Amino acid sequence: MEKSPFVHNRLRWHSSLAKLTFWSFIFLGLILIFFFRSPSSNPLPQDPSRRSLRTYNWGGPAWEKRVRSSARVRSHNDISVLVTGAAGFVGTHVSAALKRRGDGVLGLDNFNDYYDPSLKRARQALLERSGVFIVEGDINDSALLRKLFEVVAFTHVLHLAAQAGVRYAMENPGSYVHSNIAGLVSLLEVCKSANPQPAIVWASSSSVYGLNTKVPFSEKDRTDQPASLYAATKKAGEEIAHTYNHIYGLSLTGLRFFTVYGPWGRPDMAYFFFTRDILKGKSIPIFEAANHGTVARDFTYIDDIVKGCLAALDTAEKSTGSGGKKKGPAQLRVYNLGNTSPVPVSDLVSILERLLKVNAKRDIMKLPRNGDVQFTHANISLAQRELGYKPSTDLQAGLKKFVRWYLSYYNGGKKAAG
Ligand SMILES: O=C(O)[C@H]1O[C@H](OP(=O)(O)OP(=O)(O)OC[C@H]2O[C@@H](n3ccc(=O)[nH]c3=O)[C@H](O)[C@@H]2O)[C@H](O)[C@@H](O)[C@@H]1O
Repeated sequence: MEKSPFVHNRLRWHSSLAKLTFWSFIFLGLILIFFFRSPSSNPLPQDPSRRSLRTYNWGGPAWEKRVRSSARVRSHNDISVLVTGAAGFVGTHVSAALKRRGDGVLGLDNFNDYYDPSLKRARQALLERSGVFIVEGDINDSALLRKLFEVVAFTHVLHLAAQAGVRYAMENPGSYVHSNIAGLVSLLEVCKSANPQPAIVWASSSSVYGLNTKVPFSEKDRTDQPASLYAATKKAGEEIAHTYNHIYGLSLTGLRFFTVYGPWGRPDMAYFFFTRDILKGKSIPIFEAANHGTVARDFTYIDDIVKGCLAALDTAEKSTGSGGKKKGPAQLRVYNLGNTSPVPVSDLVSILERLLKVNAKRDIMKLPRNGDVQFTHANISLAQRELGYKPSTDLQAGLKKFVRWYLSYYNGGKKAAG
């Protein structure tokens, strides 16, 4: 029997509808897959590599007034310092010390969330009470930096803003390049064009000694075998400092800090999270080198580091350039700021156990190959000679002060540490 044209058309229509529905589903599916997988559809505001995209509010007469007042010199020292990373551990302590002796101090910090930002806010509140204003902004923001130099003729910059931590570099390498290289260059560019040019003291790191085996580490030793990207960016910073000193006559002093610890410290550092986890009854990973080799650090107490920073600022000579042009050779220095007595990490844990009156659950594991070095040990004779640097706090005494602060800050362990 022959099908009527109507039946034929209806069949054709049905099959086209089925095809259309089929392809619509496929298309819709593809759109959904694209939507959920595309990074741009999910901007991940918590992703640290995107932290730089944050915008900050600055400027205006009230803001400028606060900047000026914070940077006003109140001593005969005639020093006015821009402290980058002022809400950080070392930045807070040095800013407070500078303010105490009457120097002008202005802070700058981007308050990123590498570790609990509420700790940075608490440090900010502390500085605020002593008259130090922290401008919120990133060192990569050249317009902001230029504005700050327009408002205040800083005599010095203490550059401490950085992406710290040796192990985190495997997780977020971009943040190290962003802060420790691009940020440093952005800052030096503005400093070189400032009139007058400031003298710059900045934080390098003991990690530049990398895989060196000769101890103690001296400033004369090689620094060309870094064990982490963090160390490599600090080493790059030292070379960048050389370039800006050579071309533009900027006075530059790099300070190689050795595992700084103390009250208001960084929660990503071992002594800090060991304390938190011992109190919580959680096990703590203690690294050990091959063949049960000891892992040790030249732990340096914050007050000693503060003295070293002040001495570096006080002995820094003026930059020689102006208007972006070099007028003559300028000072270029590098110093170790350590404690000169390395302590095994297992001894650090024993001290904490005694201070906290809690036994640690020790989880001994192999030293990871993600940036850690087996030991550090500073030769500080150069800093001793030229800065009068003389560390005076041993690990036992320093940890005692840290633990006292920790227990009061975290309310006897009731408030959770980040
Ligand atoms: O001196 C420096 O230049 C560096 O000091 C520290 O780096 P690090 O010495 O590795 O400090 P921690 O991460 O606190 O580690 C201290 C010691 O504990 C050990 N550790 C760390 C973490 C862990 O889970 N277990 C453990 O045994 C490490 O191997 C190291 O020997 C800082 O984190 C860096 O920002 C700084 O630049």
